[in-house]
Amino acid sequence: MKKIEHIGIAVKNLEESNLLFQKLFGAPAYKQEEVTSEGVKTSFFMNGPNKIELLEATNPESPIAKFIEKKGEGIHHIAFDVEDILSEIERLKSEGFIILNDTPKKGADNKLVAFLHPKGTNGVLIELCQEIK
Ligand SMILES: C[C@@H](C(=O)O)C(=O)SCCNC(=O)CCNC(=O)[C@H](O)C(C)(C)COP(=O)(O)OP(=O)(O)OC[C@H]1O[C@@H](n2cnc3c(N)ncnc32)[C@H](O)[C@@H]1OP(=O)(O)O
Ligand SMILES: [Co+2]
Repeated sequence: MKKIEHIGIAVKNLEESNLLFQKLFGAPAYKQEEVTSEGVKTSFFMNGPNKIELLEATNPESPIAKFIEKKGEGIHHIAFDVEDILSEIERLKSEGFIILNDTPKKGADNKLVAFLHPKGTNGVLIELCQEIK
C-alpha cells in the first residue's frame, strides 16, 4: 500500500458542497463523474498533493444514502493507492481483513477499486485503488 489516494466525504447535495469546497480550496472541482454501479455522483478536488472526493447518493440503496441516514454527512472512507490490487487483496485476506469485493470494480477517476469492511478496520471504511493504465 502506497500513499493515501483520496479521502471520500459523504454529502447530501453535491452542487452545494462543490461551491463550499471550491471556497475552501480556492479552486473548483477538476472532475465530476457518476459511478452508476456504486449509486453515486462524485466530484474531485486537488489541494496540493491531496485529493478529496465528494459523494452524493443517486438512489436510496446507495452506500452513501445509508451512511448519511445512520451517521450524517462526513468522512466516509479513506482510499489508498496500490500497485497491484489483486495481490494486495490476497495479502490482506491472508491477514484476516474482510474484503467486500474480491473482484476489483471500476471506480471513479480511472481506478480499479476494492473495499475492506469497516468492522475489521476499527470502524474506518478502506478503499484500495489501482490506477488503470
Ligand atoms: C466511486 C468510488 C471511488 O472512489 O472510485 C467510491 O468511493 S464509491 C463509495 C461508495 N461505495 C462503497 O462504500 C462500497 C463499499 N461499501 C459497502 O459495501 C457498504 O457501505 C458497507 C461498508 C458494507 C456498509 O453497508 P451497510 O451499511 O448496508 O451494512 P451494515 O448495515 O451491515 O453496516 C455495518 C456497520 O458499518 C457501518 N458503516 C457503514 N458504512 C460505513 C462507513 N463508510 N464507515 C464506517 N462505518 C460504516 C454501519 O454504520 C454499521 O455499523 P453498526 O453495525 O455499528 O450500526
Ligand atoms: Co472513493
